[in-house]
Amino acid sequence: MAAIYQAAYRRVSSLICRLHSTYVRKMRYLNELKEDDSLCRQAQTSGTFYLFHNLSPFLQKVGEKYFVPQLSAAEIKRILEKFKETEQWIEMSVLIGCSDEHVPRFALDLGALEKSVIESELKGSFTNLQKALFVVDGKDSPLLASAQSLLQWHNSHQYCSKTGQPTQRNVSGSKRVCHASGITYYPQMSPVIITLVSDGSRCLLARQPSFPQGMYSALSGFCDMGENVEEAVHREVAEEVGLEVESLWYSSSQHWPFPSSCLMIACHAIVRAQQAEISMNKLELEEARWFGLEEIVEGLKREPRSSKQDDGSFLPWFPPKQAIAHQLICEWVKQQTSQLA
Ligand SMILES: NC(=O)c1ccc[n+]([C@@H]2O[C@H](COP(=O)([O-])OP(=O)(O)OC[C@H]3O[C@@H](n4cnc5c(N)ncnc54)[C@H](O)[C@@H]3O)[C@@H](O)[C@H]2O)c1
Ligand SMILES: [Mg+2]
Repeated sequence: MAAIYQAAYRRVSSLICRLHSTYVRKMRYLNELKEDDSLCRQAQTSGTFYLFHNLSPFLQKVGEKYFVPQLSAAEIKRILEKFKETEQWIEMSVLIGCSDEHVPRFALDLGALEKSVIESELKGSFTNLQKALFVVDGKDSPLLASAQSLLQWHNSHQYCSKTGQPTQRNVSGSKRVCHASGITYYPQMSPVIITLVSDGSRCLLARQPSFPQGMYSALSGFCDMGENVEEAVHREVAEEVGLEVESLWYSSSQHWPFPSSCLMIACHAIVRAQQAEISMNKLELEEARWFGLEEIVEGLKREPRSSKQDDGSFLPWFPPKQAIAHQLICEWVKQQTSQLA
């Protein structure tokens, strides 16, 4: 019996090892592409491309499903020829990843070319990122979000903030340099905490005035300079709803492209049930209130479309599964249900 277990263990370990080495090799290759301009230039000729137009990704619709097509360098050249443009455009692409087989992936914004011509040529449409993220397959949305964020960062870092001189990018697009000052700029993300506050039996959700009607989410806020995650959670909860966090724990994180490249750091926090009276900051929030388990479970089932009632009011619904707020809410439901069992 022990021999069978040992053989199974060896098989699982060797499988893990093989998986691991695929991952390690892929990351090393990507790192080489980032650093080595000539290798990356060569990779552009064999890579695949995600297209954008003024930061809106190109999607194709088949039946009810949306796909994010990967175009070859030859297809990109064919489109550029239609516009009598040279293939030098390809150099404006940014590296966003590669397949397990080391086929590099790039994102390219053709915003300066006529949108409708590209759309009819490739039989699809450039779609606002806010919509695109929620209609494409779950595995594609992080890729679209990071590609768009990197393109957006290049758009807004064309000049050195010290000298005002133009900055030059490397081939992969992983950095920009000002040759006058010697300053190297790297793509930036802003750390944001998102916290689901609970008093043990209820959780606190809030609405910002900009949210779609009926939608409630967990509390969120940008980290201040010099602050750690714990301090940011304590401060944001105090600022936005006037409560003092007693304990907190990390859940997970997510890159979020709105308004521009946030690193969302998701936490659960506990406040004392005896000191759970909300004092809402009206400058930031429109509403903040406690929700019981049953109301949360019902809200998770509700579609935004079905939340409107006959009298014009809206029943609560929560962010979709692509948003980390959704994951925090589901985790809280799980904790509560296991406590009740
Ligand atoms: N993925 C999710 O589940 C999820 C859920 C909630 C919020 N979010 C994101 O978190 C972000 C921050 O949340 P919030 O609006 O509650 O933050 P917040 O409570 O800190 O308030 C926003 C305000 O903070 C100021 N601010 C400070 N630093 C900033 C910076 N680096 N960039 C922009 N503004 C800055 C601005 O005045 C801004 O209006 C939002 O942009 C939102 O898109 C994501
Ligand atoms: Mg906030």
